[in-house]
Amino acid sequence: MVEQEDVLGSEDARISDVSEIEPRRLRYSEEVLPLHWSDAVQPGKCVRPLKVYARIKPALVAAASTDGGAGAGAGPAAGEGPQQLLQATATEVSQVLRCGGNSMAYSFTRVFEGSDQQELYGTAVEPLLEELVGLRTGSSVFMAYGASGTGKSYTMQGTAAQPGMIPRTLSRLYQLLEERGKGHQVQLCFYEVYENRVYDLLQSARLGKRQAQHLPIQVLGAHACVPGLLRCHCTSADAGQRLFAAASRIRTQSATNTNSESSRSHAVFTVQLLEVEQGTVTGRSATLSLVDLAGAERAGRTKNVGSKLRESANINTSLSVLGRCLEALRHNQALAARGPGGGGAPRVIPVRESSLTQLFKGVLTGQGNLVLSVHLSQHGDEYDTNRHTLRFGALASRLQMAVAAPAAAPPPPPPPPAAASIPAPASQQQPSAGQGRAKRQRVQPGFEEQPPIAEVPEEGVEEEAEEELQPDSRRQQEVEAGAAEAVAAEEQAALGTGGGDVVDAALVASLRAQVQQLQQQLVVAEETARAAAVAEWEELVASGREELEEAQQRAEQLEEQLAAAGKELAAAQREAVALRKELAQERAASKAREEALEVQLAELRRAAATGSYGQGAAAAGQAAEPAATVHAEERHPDTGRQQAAAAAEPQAQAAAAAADAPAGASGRPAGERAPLAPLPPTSGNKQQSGGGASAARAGAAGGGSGGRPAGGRTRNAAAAAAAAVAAVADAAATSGGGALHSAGAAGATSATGTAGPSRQGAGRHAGSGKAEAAAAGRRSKRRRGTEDGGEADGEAAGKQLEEQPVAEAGPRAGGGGAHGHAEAGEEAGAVGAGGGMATADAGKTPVAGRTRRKRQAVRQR
Ligand SMILES: Nc1ncnc2c1ncn2[C@@H]1O[C@H](COP(=O)(O)OP(=O)(O)OP(=O)(O)O)[C@@H](O)[C@H]1O
Repeated sequence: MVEQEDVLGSEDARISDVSEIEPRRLRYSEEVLPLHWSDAVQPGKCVRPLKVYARIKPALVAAASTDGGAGAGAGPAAGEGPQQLLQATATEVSQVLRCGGNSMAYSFTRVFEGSDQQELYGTAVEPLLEELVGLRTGSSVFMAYGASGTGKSYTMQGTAAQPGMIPRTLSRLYQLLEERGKGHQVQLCFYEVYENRVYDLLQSARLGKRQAQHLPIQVLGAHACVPGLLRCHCTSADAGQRLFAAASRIRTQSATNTNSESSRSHAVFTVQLLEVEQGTVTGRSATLSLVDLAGAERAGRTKNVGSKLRESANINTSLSVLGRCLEALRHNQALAARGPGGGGAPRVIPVRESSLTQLFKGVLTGQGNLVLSVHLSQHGDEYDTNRHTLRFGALASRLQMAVAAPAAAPPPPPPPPAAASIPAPASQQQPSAGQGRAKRQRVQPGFEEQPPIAEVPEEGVEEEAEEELQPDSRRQQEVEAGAAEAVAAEEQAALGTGGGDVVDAALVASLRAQVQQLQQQLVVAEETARAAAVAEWEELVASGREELEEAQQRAEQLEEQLAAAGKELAAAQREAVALRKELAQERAASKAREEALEVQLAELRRAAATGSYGQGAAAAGQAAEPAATVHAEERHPDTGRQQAAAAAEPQAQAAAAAADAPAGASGRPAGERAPLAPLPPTSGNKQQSGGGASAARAGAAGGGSGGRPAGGRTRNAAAAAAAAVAAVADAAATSGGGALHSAGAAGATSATGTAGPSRQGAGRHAGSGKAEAAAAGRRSKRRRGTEDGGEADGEAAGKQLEEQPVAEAGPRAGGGGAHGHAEAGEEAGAVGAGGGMATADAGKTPVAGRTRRKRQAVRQR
């Protein structure tokens, strides 16, 4: 609620001291100067975008002001804090959408929050005032638009502590005029558009009560005039402030559910500046109109009934026409921008559909300077109205305005013949001489009656005026004349029905009064019903539009999500196809491996059965190669195969040669250590896989070259065969590291001398090498499930190794014998087998753990 007491002071609404406010008896040439005119006819127009400012009423004020309204419950629920429905940056307002999650952003020339008025005034209004004073723009209009209770009146009128745009304009106007130092006259007008009719607030302030008679609007081409409107010649800011304050009290206001002092009309305060040279008005003038629009209301929310509902319907209708005017203007401007052949026809801008738009025909057709401030609220109930206001602002900000400096007015026309005067309709006629006298008696001192506009000669204006104004007035006159005739006929009939009988005049009068009363009630009921229907319809349309827009946004979001999901699905399908392919390959490889292993196993069994251990070992070595290679390839397709093959090749050859050769054929004496196989690279599992295969073969080679009994059927060879079988199985079932581990262990069973070169710690590792060799033999035995000589030899080899390396490695390592037996055996085996890179930890890694589990699984199978 605007604190009017503060603004207006404690004075009565009637203006008591009007010494400085001189109502002007204007000359004709001045009278025809339009109040709101168009710059369309002016040369040298400049086109600029329409500026739209947004102002957000603070959340706490929003809650408090609605709580104070007549209808309780409009504010937030108990315990509920103020909600931040709108987020603002310097030039953008985002509204969090009700449908959840997202928000819509709208751009403005500038966004203001809080209660400070100077910032908005300095940014939005003062530039317009400067243009007025410099007579640079013929017509400027600053309009405050927004839902009821969002702070339009606060902005335009303000409080004592925070004066609004109008008081600030008045204060600054006279300063600027003084600075300019040229001759001028300032005329002020203040009127309201209530229920689509114009009422003069200055005249009402002068009379001390709301003027009953409304004024006509004359549209002359692109200009709008309000004949009969009081223009006060005002010479100081103080006088202007008093005038404004007194007239503001007269403005129609009442409490509603949304605002305890809601304006029920659009208020227009106009400053007109006339250029004066050598004491004469030149005819050049400019106007600045500051408009406080009534707030749009939702009937469902305000719960208005009766006259308030009618007021509300009128407000909404005029605002909706205003919106449609801007829409049509936008359409026409877009069409013009596309150029000839752009498609579509220009729309008629529906300015005639309401008084408000008629008054501002100039700016609503894009001629003149229109600036808007749109008002929003953080109150929880304002979602829909905020949405509507934001969309209105967004539409307006896409418009262009053609602005020009005012030109000299045309020379005054000669006085017209008496017959040319326009008869005013009965409802708008000026008071008769008698009435005028009676009225003049009530007029405040200092005011003079305006000459009735109908008496003002207006050549060249008549046709326009007839066209623009008269149809309605004439119809009204006709209706009134018809009604008078009907009453006369009725009276005549009443008098006649008695056939000369005496008529009870009192009865007739009372009946007539009843009829009139009923007619009035009927009219009121009709208007109320129409207003209610219109309000309901408009509300439905507005909410339907907004719901549609929200649904469209939601649909867009869902479409985006759908597209993203489609992409993900396609990627997943591609991946599934690739995986299926890989699986098929893996199955095929695994089958081939199994088959190869079966063959090798059969060969080994055959060899074991026939006693050709050397060959069996060689075969095992060969068997290990593809298995290990395949394994490495599966795990590391790029490098595993090559490395495994490279590592396996010489070892396999050596194994085959050794197995076939008789003891000592290697050229070394019995008991001499076989040379270590070259060490394969040691940088990861893939090398280890290759190393595992090598180890298996080296194990076989070691078995063959151990230099034991001639004929190649040594116990070591048998052990090597058994270990090779184990290695084959391991290579097939385990990872590269595991293959190394087991194959290395197999190597340890035969390469008795290999523990030696491991230098330090070899002695202590050798023992465990032996143990592992024995274990490999046992594993081999278990796997094959046979009791052939090879197994026995394997165990025997293990036992033999338990004795041998200590003797061989002990002297080098300086003893250490059984120390570190269990774990180091693996290392010794690995080193001895030529895997080379294995460390004592190799068998302890998580890979080895997995390997063991896998082995167990293989065994179970
Ligand atoms: N920016 C603001 N800072 C502080 N108070 C505000 C602000 N805006 C509005 N108010 C307060 O909110 C209440 C309603 O504001 P106001 O009467 O100006 O709304 P309105 O838009 O003119 O409503 P209506 O269209 O119904 O006339 C008033 O008490 C006013 O003082």
